[in-house]
Amino acid sequence: MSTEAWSRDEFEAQLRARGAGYHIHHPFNVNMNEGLLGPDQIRGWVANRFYYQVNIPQKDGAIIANCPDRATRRRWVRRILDHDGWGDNEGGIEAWVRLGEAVGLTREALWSQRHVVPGVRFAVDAYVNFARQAPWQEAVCSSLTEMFAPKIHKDRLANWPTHYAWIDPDGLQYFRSRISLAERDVEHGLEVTLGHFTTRAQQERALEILQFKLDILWAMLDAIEKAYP
Ligand SMILES: O=C(O)c1cc(C(=O)O)c2c(n1)C(=O)C(=O)c1cc(C(=O)O)[nH]c1-2
Repeated sequence: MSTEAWSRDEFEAQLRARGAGYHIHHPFNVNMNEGLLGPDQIRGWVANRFYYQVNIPQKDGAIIANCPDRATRRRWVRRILDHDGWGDNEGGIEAWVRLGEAVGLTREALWSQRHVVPGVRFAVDAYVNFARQAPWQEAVCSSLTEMFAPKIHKDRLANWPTHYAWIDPDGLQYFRSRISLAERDVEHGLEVTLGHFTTRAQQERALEILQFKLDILWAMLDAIEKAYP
């Protein structure tokens, strides 16, 4: 195997190629996208994914806590505000609660986390723990699954209104809001990753980290699929 470092472009292409393992291809997501899920399955997914949503700001707070670079922190902190909101902006977590209400879950049912299954809890906790313990550049790299997220949000916006007419389309605002935010996040995440992982061994390490995060998302859907057959 060659030990020569990939060029920046080739390294980025290698990272993007890992999209083949994104949870967009998981059977549960494929079924969701094709309109094959029943209300209980959609509700189960929304209630379980809420655990991911509420943990993202803590994950991003952990990255900031480990990062001595002020310029990076100034940009990274926006991610916390995106989800928690600020001032009159309610933020992404509240938008997810509105999605929950649109599919027939109560605010209380979401916040109680009583529907969160063990596999989802373990997977999300593994992500937060990684961000707490790894060098901050590695934790940044693990967020790069967001490279593949705009397409998954766009698919939902395109397909849910026809397949799931029982869901109020106003509830889909979370997905709409994430498209541009994910693109902005990825620009920064790639800047850090392409600049930090420069030797071939480091670049291979970055691919392993991205795979670890892909596996977290995949494992979440495995657990959800099993809980809501
Ligand atoms: O709906 C999805 O499939 C999906 C996937 C991901 C992702 O790829 O990690 C994120 C999101 N949504 C999302 O909404 C979000 O805010 C987000 C933040 C992050 C991250 O790792 O920091 N990933 C994701």
